[in-house]
Amino acid sequence: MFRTLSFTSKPCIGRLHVPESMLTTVRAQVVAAPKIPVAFPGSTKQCILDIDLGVHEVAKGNLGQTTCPPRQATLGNRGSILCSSVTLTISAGSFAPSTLLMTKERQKAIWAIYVWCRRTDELVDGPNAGYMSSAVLERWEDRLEDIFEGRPYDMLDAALSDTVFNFPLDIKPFRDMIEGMRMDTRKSRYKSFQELYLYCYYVAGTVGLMSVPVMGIAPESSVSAHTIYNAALYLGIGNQLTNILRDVGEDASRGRVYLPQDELAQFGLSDKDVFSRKVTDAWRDFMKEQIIRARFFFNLAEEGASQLDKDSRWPVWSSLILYRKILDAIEENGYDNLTKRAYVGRTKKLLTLPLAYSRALPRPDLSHH
Ligand SMILES: CC(C)=CCC/C(C)=C/CC/C(C)=C/CC/C(C)=C/[C@@H]1[C@@H](COP(=O)(O)OP(=O)(O)O)[C@]1(C)CC/C=C(\C)CC/C=C(\C)CCC=C(C)C
Repeated sequence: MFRTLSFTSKPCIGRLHVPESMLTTVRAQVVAAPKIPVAFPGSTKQCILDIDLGVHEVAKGNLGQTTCPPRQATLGNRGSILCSSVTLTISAGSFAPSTLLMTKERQKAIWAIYVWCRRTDELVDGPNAGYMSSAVLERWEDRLEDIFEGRPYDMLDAALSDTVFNFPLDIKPFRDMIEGMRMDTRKSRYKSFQELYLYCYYVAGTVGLMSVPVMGIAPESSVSAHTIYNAALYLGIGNQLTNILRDVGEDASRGRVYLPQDELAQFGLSDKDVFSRKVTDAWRDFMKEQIIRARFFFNLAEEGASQLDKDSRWPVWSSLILYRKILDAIEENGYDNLTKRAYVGRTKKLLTLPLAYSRALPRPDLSHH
């Protein structure tokens, strides 16, 4: 019944897709689990994976494994070998190369936080989102407490436990991100920007707060830590607002509108206009205002970015410049984010790296900011 297959995955985070040609036999979906070696994004590791094809069902809420629809296989530790000699390439978005100036310890820590955030997001947005319930989120939160108390459940949790041991991380933003996922499952409309801001804080501002203790503050910085944490929070908010503006059409197809309802109304717009997908003058005017607001948050973040430890600034500037370019791309699409998804091409993305590098260089006037 079991065959040995050998394949190379597309870059992914702990999830491997068997090439189409093998789909006749099995679609293997490997979700991060204890047997995946902890590797830094971008690195390529040979590893042996045990895939148990027989597992189609795992108790709901058991986050250590994954629940698979039929014809998908779960990576487990049960023994039946389907695939071996898999090349696992882990990548973590375009910011990964720019972390190279950071110490190995810091790189690993950012990666551990990234993986935890990604897994948290996948609970509501990933392939197993259908199994989401308040019990799942409670269990995930208990597991977070265990991570912080040095009792990791799997290798990926262990990477975060290690990070908690090495850096002064506060559990609050992690808990708050879970709260954001809770909010996302309960709510599909936001009355005002105040409500939307809270959501953005939960799911993205928190990422900034988690990252600063790892990235470190420049010893020569004369700005208060409070100001720097605020800037980190604003970068997360700006990123999330940008994601929202980029994905309006996509979110609408899932019945979700992450736009302030009162502001839509001020422009004579409503959900109906979002679902009808017609880019009118009113829509364009509304979008212009939303883009101005997202840029405002990026401007607020800029100053903090220059106060971080010098080796940590590059990835932060990369993220800032890249997300700004997404806003530019929405404008270039004539504000059509209802039928189009603004896209920053590979070359443009790569070009952000040297630009971000130059912005990250130490500036003589740092202490006067
Ligand atoms: C260097 C750097 C950018 C470090 C952060 C790395 C990190 C830990 C990222 C975690 C991101 C993540 C998976 C969050 C889960 C929730 C989520 C999906 C949020 C959205 C991210 C974008 O993800 P993506 O584009 O992959 O989403 P889609 O697949 O397109 O749906 C968010 C928009 C949030 C991203 C927020 C940040 C990257 C915050 C960055 C802030 C800092 C690193 C602090 C910088 C410090 C100062 C002082 C400015």
